[in-house]
Amino acid sequence: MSYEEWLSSTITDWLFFNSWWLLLPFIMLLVVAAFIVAFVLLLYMISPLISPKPLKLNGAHVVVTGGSSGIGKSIAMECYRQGAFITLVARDESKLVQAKKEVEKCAINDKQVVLCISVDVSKDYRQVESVIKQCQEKLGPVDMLVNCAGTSFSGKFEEVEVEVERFRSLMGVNYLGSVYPTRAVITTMKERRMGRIMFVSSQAGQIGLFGYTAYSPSKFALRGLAESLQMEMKPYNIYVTIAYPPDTDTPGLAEENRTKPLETRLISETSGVTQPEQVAKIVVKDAVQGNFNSSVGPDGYMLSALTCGMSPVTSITEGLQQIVTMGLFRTVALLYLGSFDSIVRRCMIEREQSKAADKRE
Ligand SMILES: NC(=O)C1=CN([C@@H]2O[C@H](COP(=O)(O)OP(=O)(O)OC[C@H]3O[C@@H](n4cnc5c(N)ncnc54)[C@H](OP(=O)(O)O)[C@@H]3O)[C@@H](O)[C@H]2O)C=CC1
Ligand SMILES: CCCCCCCCCCCCCCCC(=O)[C@@H](N)CO
Repeated sequence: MSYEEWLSSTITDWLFFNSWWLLLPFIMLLVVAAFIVAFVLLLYMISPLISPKPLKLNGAHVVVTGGSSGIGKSIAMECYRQGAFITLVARDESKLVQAKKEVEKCAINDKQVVLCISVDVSKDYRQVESVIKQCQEKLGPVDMLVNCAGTSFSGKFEEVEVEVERFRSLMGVNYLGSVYPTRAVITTMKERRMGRIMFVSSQAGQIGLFGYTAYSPSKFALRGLAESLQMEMKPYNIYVTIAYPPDTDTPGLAEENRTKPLETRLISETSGVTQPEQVAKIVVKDAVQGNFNSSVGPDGYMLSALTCGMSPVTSITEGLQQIVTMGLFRTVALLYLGSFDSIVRRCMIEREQSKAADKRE
């Protein structure tokens, strides 16, 4: 037997008589697992590099548009409790004065100040710019801007009560009313290389629902604004947060409920009604930490993971959770969508039946 023959027979024997290769899939699995673990560990090691430094609210100047009522007022109170100086912006002066008193009750030191400014944030940019200038002269540069001024409306797309003008007005208040104040504070923030901008969108800014043909688009628009602005502002250490609250117990919701179609009410009940204080706690914490996304409640969490798209991440955990949960949440979402469709169909059938009954009488 030549050396070559001996070698090849030894190799074949070895391969056939030792069935180590049966273990090959397991070895490969182990290698892949080791790679994944190493990758995750590496991600966690670099995570301090992608997470922003928290903003100190103590002594900071926070401007809250829509600060005289509901969610905005609760956000102002939450910031005041952490030592901030507050400017409340809204139109109605008497509501502003009343809210100022309530916010002042949350003081933690006697240096804190609450300033009120009456202006329509959606009408004239120059006017918004000039009031922002005024408040900066009194309380110093704005450290955090909370865009919470907004209104909601629900009704069927073609119903007479939904005057066509409503589409323009909601886009005006909810979208442009967030653009103008942001534009007015951004130059100073860029110069100072610091700041926080919060946009208050809504769960109806993550999914379009029956009854929200005028409202939802104005809240979706904020997402596009927030994402684009964040990419521009990141090198300047300015962090953008977009909040997606569910139905929240406020005067605004009470007003909206007066025209709310049955379908909208039944669908919205899925994620329940939250208290404004609860919403405020969560969104302020997220803005302080510089998180891009801020959601409230378990449905809010699922919706945000599901609709994350190309939005920025501010922690490794967030990114990993999105990767792992997306398929599962899509499955849950399809079940929800099915039940929403059946609500809409049931309401339609019931309406037609009662109409037919009315005719017979
Ligand atoms: N409540 C809810 O269920 C949810 C609300 N949201 C959003 O949160 C935000 C606040 O809602 P909520 O607290 O319920 O609303 P409220 O109606 O209770 O408060 C709205 C605030 O915005 C001010 N505002 C409205 N229009 C203007 C304007 N053109 N210029 C300046 N200020 C204005 C109001 O004061 P004034 O009228 O005196 O100007 C008031 O201070 C809104 O953007 C809403 O879409 C999101 C999800 C759920
Ligand atoms: C995995 C998928 C989970 C899906 C959960 C879906 C839950 C849908 C509920 C939507 C509620 C919309 C609230 C709008 C609040 C609002 O902005 C107005 N009330 C303003 O006044």
